Amino acid sequence: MKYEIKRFKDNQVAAKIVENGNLHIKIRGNTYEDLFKVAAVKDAWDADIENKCNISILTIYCLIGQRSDRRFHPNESFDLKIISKFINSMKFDKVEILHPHSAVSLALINNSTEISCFEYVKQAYNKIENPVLVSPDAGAYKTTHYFAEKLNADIIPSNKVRINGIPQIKIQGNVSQKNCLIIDDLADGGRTFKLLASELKKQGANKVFLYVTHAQFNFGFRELKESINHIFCTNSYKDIDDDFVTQYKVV
Ligand SMILES: O=P(O)(O)OC[C@H]1O[C@H](OP(=O)(O)OP(=O)(O)O)[C@H](O)[C@@H]1O
Repeated sequence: MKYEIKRFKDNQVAAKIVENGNLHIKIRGNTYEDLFKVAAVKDAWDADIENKCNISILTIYCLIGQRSDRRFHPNESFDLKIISKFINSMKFDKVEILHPHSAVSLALINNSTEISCFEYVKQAYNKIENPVLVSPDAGAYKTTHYFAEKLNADIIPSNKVRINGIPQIKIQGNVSQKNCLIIDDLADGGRTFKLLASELKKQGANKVFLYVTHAQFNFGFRELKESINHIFCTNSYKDIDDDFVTQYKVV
């Protein structure tokens, strides 16, 4: 199937189906505009009676709002719920989501399944000499443990705790002389990884690498370069042009 999207002068988007068939839309999905474009295409596709027996799939590489997987305060909006309701209103037969921040996305979005990031982690792992995997917090432990089993690699858990409001890193293992590969779902500013990488180096780690699926890095790489040797990520959030970063193309 084929579709066209046009934009009016006031920024309204409209879609037109130019060839019928199964619908498979692939988007970054990290903007509300992306989701509205999808809604326009799906509405046009649904309107055509010839598509009634066809299948519709939506692939989202970087789901907007995935971190807001709970109501943080009683007087604040639960953003992932709002976003999920909008996606559910489009009634896709299948929604695929690359490495969601938590299982809440999969619970809230109907017919959803996870696309694993394992193949990208494996590519990063194979670029480094005999690395130990490091999980940066409790949330990342389960996934990193699963990857360690699949790669037959060692895992060292770490935890982020706050003492008098100041984040402190607790590493639960010996990293002396080791190459470390920190694995997590996303980097926003990257402060979590900067702190962890400096602590790993302080405890004698040889080199420290970072893998994240969704690479925002909103404050650039200058400070991260002080303690991290190289970053591996996908381009699910944006394209990055920097020798410090290896990006696996998903979109
Ligand atoms: O780049 P940074 O600003 O350091 O942020 C990155 C961290 O933030 C996210 O977790 P989050 O704090 O949202 O996890 P939570 O679900 O435990 O609150 C993500 O999983 C990383 O661990």
